[in-house]
Amino acid sequence: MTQSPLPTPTSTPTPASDPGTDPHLDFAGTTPYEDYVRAEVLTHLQHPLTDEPGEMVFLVTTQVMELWFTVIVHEWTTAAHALRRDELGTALAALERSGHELKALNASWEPLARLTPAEFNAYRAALGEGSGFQSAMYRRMEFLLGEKSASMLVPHRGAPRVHDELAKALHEPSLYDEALAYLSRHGHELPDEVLHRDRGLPHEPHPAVEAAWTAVYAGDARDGSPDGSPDNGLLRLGEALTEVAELVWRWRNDHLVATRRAMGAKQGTGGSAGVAWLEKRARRSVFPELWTARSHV
Ligand code: HEM
Ligand SMILES: N[C@@H](CC(=O)c1ccccc1NC=O)C(=O)O
Repeated sequence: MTQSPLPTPTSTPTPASDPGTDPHLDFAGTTPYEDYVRAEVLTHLQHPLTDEPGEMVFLVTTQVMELWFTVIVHEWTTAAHALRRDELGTALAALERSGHELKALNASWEPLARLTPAEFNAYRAALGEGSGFQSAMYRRMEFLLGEKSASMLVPHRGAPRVHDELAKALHEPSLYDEALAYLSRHGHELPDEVLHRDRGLPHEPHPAVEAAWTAVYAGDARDGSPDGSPDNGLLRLGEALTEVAELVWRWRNDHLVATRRAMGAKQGTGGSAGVAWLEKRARRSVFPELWTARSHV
């Protein structure tokens, strides 16, 4: 069989592109896509510590989760500011978006959820004392949930920008603080110790908050909506926050189970007891009165 001669460049001129239907190919500098997405930066931030083929997905999953944490912090901050301005629609839209984002975040456990101890051990030692415990953006999420803790700033003392952002977030009202202030401005009286609490301390469950949510869930609308109607704004706020709480709990639980599979009861690289410590953390209730109120409706 005779080989057909390779076409010379001149024998196959590039067909003229039709400017009306074909994508643009010529850009003076970087593409507008790159200018917006910064994909070149993003895809050159992966620096595995070993040659183990399985380390890349561990690193990238962690980076992907950091990006989702960043988006979720943005949504909850938007929601908190909107509540403060009495713009419930804007707050609900941001909270509902965050629900979809939390589901995408939780789905990203999939590649790590079934690591065996031997697979994880292949690169675990290279992680040294590194641990997700040191994630500043995760702490921002917890602070917005009302889970404040000044000691969580300590690991970031060596990184002034991160430390300052976290210190600011520690003393700002949380998303839950703003939701409770909104409740109090819309017919549900709450005491000063709830509304003017020390923002740097964690939110503690309070019977007056439970009573307020109980009234909301009983359909006892006092914010101008028709009694008990399903479009009661406060009920929608309660349900949007409950969805967030459940999905955060699911993230913690998926993390716990992945950890149990990958390393059993070994001590964590962050210095904690590992699984036993994560179990305790996963038992914490997010927006506690939104759960306990349900027993009284
Ligand atoms: C199989 C993979 C993983 C294992 C075995 C694991 C293990 C652990 C352990 C043992 C801790 C407790 C602290 C310590 O002593 O280190 C911890 C904390 C933590 N990890 Fe992971 N982790 C894994 C994946 C991830 C990923 C992908 C993220 C995403 C960023 C992450 C984020 C966190 C966070 C935020 C904490 C602190 C939790 C808290 O303060 O309550 N982990 N992890
Ligand atoms: N804490 C894990 C290590 C780990 O998972 C990790 C290490 C560095 C950066 C992120 C991590 N993810 C969660 O802790 C361990 O004890 O093996």
